[in-house]
Amino acid sequence: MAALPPPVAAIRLAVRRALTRTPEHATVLVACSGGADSLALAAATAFVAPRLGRRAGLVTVDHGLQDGSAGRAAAVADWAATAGLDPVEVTPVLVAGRPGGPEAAAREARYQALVEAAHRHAAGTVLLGHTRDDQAETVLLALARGAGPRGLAGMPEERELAGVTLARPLLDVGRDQTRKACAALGLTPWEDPHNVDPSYARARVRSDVLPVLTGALGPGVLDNLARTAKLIAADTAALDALGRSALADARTADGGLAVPVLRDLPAAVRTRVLHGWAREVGATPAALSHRHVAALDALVTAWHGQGAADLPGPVRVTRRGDTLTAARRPPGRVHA
Ligand SMILES: Nc1ncnc2c1ncn2[C@@H]1O[C@H](COP(=O)(O)OP(=O)(O)OP(=O)(O)O)[C@@H](O)[C@H]1O
Repeated sequence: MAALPPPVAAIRLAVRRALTRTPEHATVLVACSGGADSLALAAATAFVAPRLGRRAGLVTVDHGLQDGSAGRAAAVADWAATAGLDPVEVTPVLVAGRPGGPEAAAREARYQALVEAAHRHAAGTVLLGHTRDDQAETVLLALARGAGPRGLAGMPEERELAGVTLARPLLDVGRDQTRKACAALGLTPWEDPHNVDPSYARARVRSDVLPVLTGALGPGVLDNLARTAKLIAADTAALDALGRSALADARTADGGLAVPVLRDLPAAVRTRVLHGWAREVGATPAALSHRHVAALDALVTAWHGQGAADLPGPVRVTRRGDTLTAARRPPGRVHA
């Protein structure tokens, strides 16, 4: 018997690890664009899932943004059925009319469609094909825009969306491996034109930045960036847990915050408490910036009788004695 090509073995192992975290007899769906990453993921899942007693299907989303997208989706679905995946679904989505740029709108439509497909098929988990290279790109982009630790933590291995677990089994697998695995299995991946379109920052990082970095610093850079994300993710999760427990300690009976509990906390924990509480009292999460949290923090650590801190929502936070209290802000005032 011919030896299993190492990239195929590595991807199957990564999928096996992810599937063993799902309940026995569970249904999982692979989100597959037909690109090398998710095609290699789907092929590995088709092989591993039945051997672990899991049922594996595939969903391919047709964004309708490029000529031939319906044909691409149909070809992926045809292949999936021959690979033994079941159920197999092509899901068309409407991207136009959603908020944000075209990339963000397509992503939002895609995740919504994936979650709805999971609900339809009683699948608790959707597998995504993001690789170590995608993670390295994410970390670099986050670093460049000053995203802070939450951005530098990169994409999580697992996250929950509307009751569905989105899992990324290939975060430790290189993109070169998924291409090699497809070639070894005789699969021809679809080449997404967006991946090489220089109007996308991620495509420029992929084509211009990473080759320079690996050329100058060695091929280990990709692993190191992805490992950095993992380390920061673990630290961030620990600080988030401390923040949640400190918030529970600091919350007063009437929903305010007790300043004496906050004062001596490390800044990284205190700002998390303030951020979490601000959301609880109605501040709009997407508009809540580090400036707003800094204004709340000043009410605790740089108190000199200053006025209220205004948050998007609109919410006004006032310090009375040793307590922070929140109220709906009177309409008609523009906040700083
Ligand atoms: N049209 C789609 N239908 C279903 N899943 C998709 C689709 N597009 C992307 N995905 C999922 O999201 C993951 C990330 O996609 P993205 O386009 O950001 O990265 P990529 O590196 O180009 O991935 P791929 O090589 O698999 O297309 C994919 O691996 C796949 O799991």
